[in-house]
Amino acid sequence: MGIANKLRLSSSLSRILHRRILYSSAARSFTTSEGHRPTIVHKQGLDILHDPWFNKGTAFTMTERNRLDLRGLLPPNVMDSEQQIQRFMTDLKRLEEQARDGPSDPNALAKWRILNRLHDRNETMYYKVLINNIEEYAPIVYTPTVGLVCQNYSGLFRRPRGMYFSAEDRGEMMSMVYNWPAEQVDMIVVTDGSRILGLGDLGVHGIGIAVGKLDLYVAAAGINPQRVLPVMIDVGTNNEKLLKDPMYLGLQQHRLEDDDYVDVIDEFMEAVYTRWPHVIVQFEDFQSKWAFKLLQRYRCTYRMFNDDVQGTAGVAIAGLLGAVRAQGRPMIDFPKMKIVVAGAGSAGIGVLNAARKTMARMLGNTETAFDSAQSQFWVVDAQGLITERRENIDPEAQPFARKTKEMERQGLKEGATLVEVVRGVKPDVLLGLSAVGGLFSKEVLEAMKGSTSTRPAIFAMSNPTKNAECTPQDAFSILGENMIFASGSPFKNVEFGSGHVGHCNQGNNMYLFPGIGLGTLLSGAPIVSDGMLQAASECLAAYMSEEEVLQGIIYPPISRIRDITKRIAAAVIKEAIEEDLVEGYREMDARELQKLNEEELMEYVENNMWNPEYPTLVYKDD
Ligand SMILES: NC(=O)C1=CN([C@@H]2O[C@H](COP(=O)(O)OP(=O)(O)OC[C@H]3O[C@@H](n4cnc5c(N)ncnc54)[C@H](O)[C@@H]3O)[C@@H](O)[C@H]2O)C=CC1
Ligand SMILES: CC(=O)C(=O)O
Ligand SMILES: [Mg+2]
Repeated sequence: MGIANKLRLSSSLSRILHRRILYSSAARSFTTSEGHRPTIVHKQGLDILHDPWFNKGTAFTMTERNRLDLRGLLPPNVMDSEQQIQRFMTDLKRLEEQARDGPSDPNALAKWRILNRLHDRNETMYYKVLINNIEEYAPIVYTPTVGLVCQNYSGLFRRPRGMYFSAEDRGEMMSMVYNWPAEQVDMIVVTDGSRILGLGDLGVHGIGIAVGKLDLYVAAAGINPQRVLPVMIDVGTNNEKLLKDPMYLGLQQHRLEDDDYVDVIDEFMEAVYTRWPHVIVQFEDFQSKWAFKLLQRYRCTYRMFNDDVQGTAGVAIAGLLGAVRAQGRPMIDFPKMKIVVAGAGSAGIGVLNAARKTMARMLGNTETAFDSAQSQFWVVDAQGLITERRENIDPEAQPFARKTKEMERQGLKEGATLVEVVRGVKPDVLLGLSAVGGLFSKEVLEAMKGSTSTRPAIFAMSNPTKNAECTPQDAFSILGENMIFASGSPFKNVEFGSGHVGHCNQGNNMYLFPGIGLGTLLSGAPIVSDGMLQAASECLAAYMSEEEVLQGIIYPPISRIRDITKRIAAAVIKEAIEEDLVEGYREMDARELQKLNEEELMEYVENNMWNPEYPTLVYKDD
């Protein structure tokens, strides 16, 4: 951290102390827009935003935000009431369009609004509805509908949820974190909005993805909803449409770059870890160029992980091992799989690194094992097949660049198209993390018919639905019912008649991140190690029975997400114990934790999962 930043932080700290002394009274005064008469407000922070009489939403001025402890609780763009009404009316009128252009369920956004209103009114009831109907409502609070929500966020924004830190808040964050009402926060999901699902840069509106991920933390992992915090770091946007949109809620400037960007993220990390030293921070939907750099920067100092790089990798590995078992082969045959990956961004590279590591481990972790593992992958990005001839190659993709000579033997060259690569390689698996809907065209799927596998697998993992590389209908109709299929967003199974079903698995990091977070929290580990991530992935891979995988079911149905999450959390804790990383959680200290057997460990996890039951607020004293 630069000296200037340190100075800003210390001035911000003295401001906190100053504020606690000066403003200890709950009542404070500010001037109303009509009449300039001072109004006494007996509330501050979220209480004002939740009070319909005092609330002005995005129209609170910066002075009001500062004086009323509102800073960070609203998106940064201050609007006037005319703009607010315009935003509201546009949203009202947009309803009809959304019914036409939305995801396959035309009522998805209407359902999201109803659920969101319940979330605002009664959190316990909201999570009870979500948990009891997770199959039906995960696609509403999470992918695909959450993508549509982020795209329409300026209209949907009502009551703020979570915190907003912006480039304008440099030097202020250490004091702003105290505007959040919860004394304890266990889990933060943070985004900078630069790559929301496959929808690109949505700027401040990307907060929706952090909210959606945390809904799953509560529903699947039983993290207490009072202790979760969605965060948006608004460093600007490079989305030209948003930069010109008068209704955009974020900073209307281009994204900060280089040290300016890193300084903001550093300041945010220092602020949240100062107030909540045990919090776990999940980085979500950062564009690739920052996803890897920030992961390297923080992973050895903070309890954090990147869901798109590490969570996705674990889920993909579990699915790939399932695809091996579905062929009636043992998992140890994984290093023989030929895998073509379309997409070399944060998700694609994350999967490639983890798959190579898993293969190398299975082959004995020698140098030859590593080389042999490396040769099982062919990577195609927007410019085609990546080979050593590629100019200005991304350093993260460099290790997967194929040798020219080898490729010549397969009739392939630098920049070869996906269909050429599939024809030349005849892979066992075609895995898409490209964010390009329909990339696995009829031609590509036809080429997959040449696969040397007895059960070829298609992983169309991009989100939301319209960005999926292909639909299960397309894949099964071309490759037949024997094929294995997984997609990032949910699709319905394909019926072939006479009781035959093409199973559509949901290959989404939602099967891992809640368990990784819960396991880390309950172990007290100060970092999220590679071993803990690997344990999570192996637990997911082993969850499906032999009978299920032979039917092509390689991931659990979402109705079992709470059970699988509990097991993953236990596996993560067990690994943390083996690596001597545990520091304990609440009354369970490290030594006690180390003594638990498998059954007791599961019980410990289960007992620490929040359930949506009304607490007793008043005891009868007669
Ligand atoms: N199912 C899951 O659990 C997850 C899915 N994803 C999805 O993965 C997608 C990609 O995410 P990131 O890697 O972060 O994005 P990114 O933007 O960093 O990477 C996209 C990659 O796709 C490549 N690409 C673009 N057009 C292509 C084409 N025509 N053919 C082949 N490659 C092409 C780009 O060159 C780039 O390498 C998104 O849609 C996201 O929703 C991401 C994380 C988890
Ligand atoms: C699922 C997820 O994290 C993504 O699509 O980015
Ligand atoms: Mg993501």
